[in-house]
Amino acid sequence: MTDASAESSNPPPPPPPATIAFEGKHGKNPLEEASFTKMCGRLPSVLGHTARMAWAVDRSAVVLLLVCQLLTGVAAGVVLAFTAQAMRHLLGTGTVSERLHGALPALMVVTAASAAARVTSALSSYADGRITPGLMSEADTALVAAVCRVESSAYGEDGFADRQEAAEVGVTRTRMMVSDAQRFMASLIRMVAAGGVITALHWLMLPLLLLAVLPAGLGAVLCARVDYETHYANVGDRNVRGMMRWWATDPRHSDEVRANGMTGYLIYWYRTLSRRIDERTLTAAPRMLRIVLSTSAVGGLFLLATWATLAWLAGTGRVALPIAATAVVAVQTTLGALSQLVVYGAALFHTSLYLADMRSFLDLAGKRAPRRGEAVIPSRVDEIRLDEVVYRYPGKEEPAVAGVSLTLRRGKILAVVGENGSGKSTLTRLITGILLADKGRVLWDGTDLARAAPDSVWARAALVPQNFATWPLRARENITLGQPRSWDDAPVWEAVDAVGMRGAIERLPRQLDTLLARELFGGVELSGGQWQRLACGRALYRRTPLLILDEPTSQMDPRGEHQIFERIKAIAADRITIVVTHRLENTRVADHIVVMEQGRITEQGRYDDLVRANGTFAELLALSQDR
Ligand SMILES: Nc1ncnc2c1ncn2[C@@H]1O[C@H](COP(=O)(O)OP(=O)(O)OP(=O)(O)O)[C@@H](O)[C@H]1O
Repeated sequence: MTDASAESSNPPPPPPPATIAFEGKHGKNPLEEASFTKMCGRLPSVLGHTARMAWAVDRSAVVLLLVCQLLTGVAAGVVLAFTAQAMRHLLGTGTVSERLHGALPALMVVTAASAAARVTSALSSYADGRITPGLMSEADTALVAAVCRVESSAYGEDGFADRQEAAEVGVTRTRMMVSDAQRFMASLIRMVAAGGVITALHWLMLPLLLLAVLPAGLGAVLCARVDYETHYANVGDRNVRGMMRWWATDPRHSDEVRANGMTGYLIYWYRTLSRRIDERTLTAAPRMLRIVLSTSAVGGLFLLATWATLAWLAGTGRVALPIAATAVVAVQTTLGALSQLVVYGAALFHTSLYLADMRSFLDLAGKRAPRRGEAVIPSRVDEIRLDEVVYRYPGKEEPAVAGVSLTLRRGKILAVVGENGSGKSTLTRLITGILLADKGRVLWDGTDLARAAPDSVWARAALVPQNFATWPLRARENITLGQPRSWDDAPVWEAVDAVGMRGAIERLPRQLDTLLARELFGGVELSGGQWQRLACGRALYRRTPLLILDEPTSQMDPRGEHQIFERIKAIAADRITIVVTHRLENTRVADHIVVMEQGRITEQGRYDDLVRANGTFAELLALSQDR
């Protein structure tokens, strides 16, 4: 190792972030195969889905919304029809006061209908405001629940994390879904009402108006397509950026970031990745501009043709002047409604692209939810047997566990040792049924875990994983994990005592009620070893027939470690206990020790037998003592 000062005076620049592409079978942009008509054909299903979700969230608000939409349309029709009537009087014969007098009733109806339209539009916004928050929370919760419930192996599958990221965007887009759908419906109803009136004036007007706005609609849909393509290309990078943001800003990593001088690199890394994402977005901007300009030009030509036709109809006496005047109003109204129709139609289409990602991820998560069987594990478990168990992680060449047979008995402590990556943690995941064996079987008193209901298995297991969580919950819930065993705190204190944490908890500002999260207001932080003691405390609190501790004391002082192992011995008679450890001295507590190498058990026996055997165990023990 060389001293830093001896390194090159002109060190290389920091490497840019690796290029991350949304790869695998899900890396293919779904739009590449979708035709324009197919894409438009999605709209009814998106509207239907929106309506169903909204209905489940707040029925009365949905009814209010629908009634308001209908009234808005009726009001638009009434305004136009009575405007035509008023025009007939105003542009007819007689004195000014006679003409005004004749038009007055129609004008009053127009005013009342306009006022009603305003009220219904305000009520629509109110209904939208009532539906949208619930809808977003529903979608968000559905996503979180789906991810929590999938088989653990799904996390490592091709594209799972990226599809989850795409689905997250779908959740945020649900915010726009109701208002887009509502505006689309409102403009559709207004368009039908105004279109009816304008067609009554002259049949040619409506097709011309349609031609005037359709190019804009086409442009909006094409822009939505480009926007979605950019989003799709950015999914992988955005996913990594989001993770990195968490790692860089989480207070738990702040010591490492600062003391190792990583701040500059992290910011450079974050900025480079953000720029890469921005670049893709900017590359799309000229394409969007071209689309908007060309479609606007075509639409403008058709609009010109509409006005010219109206002038020609009035000029040649084909329509009377009062009708032509009404037509001007009707053209404006229909044009407004049609423009909104295409704008919100395109917006809905745009939203539907993201929602489709959300739905397809929820479908995927549904398919990857455990479907194992209904067998239930009883509260007493006497034996767990592994028969030639093999497991390979998705995407890996070699199995992490490559044919392990083992019998664990109630009242006995098993220690699992072996070098890093030898498959110890994977073995514990297979024993608890977090992972299901690719080959072979794990039997709990004869029940194959592949046929057992997972919740019934996990109700019988307590696990202290190597990377345990430091939950931002109160101290009490960090022990009970939200599953209290009694109405008082006695069992909680018992678990706290078992791991020697009473003094530390009593010194907290609100004892068991203290929030253990430094980053939250009123929260406090524990030391690494104290957190690990709590993690052990919650496993002991569960009092389950299977207790697994994966490196349970790696951060503890000798007193804490001694206390934990004394406790493990004291309660071992009622359960099957597994301890995974690199501190080989700790395996003295075990009735049986297995040594793993490359996914296989290569040695097994009691501590003294293994020391005498002069194999891997003895070698590792000698290394741990050689200082
Ligand atoms: N979630 C995962 N996805 C893919 N591969 C994994 C995963 N977890 C572990 N592996 C791989 O499986 C093998 C066994 O890992 P495992 O964590 O079981 O080893 P271990 O013996 O517990 O190691 P350690 O002593 O470092 O905790 C390793 O090659 C590892 O890279």
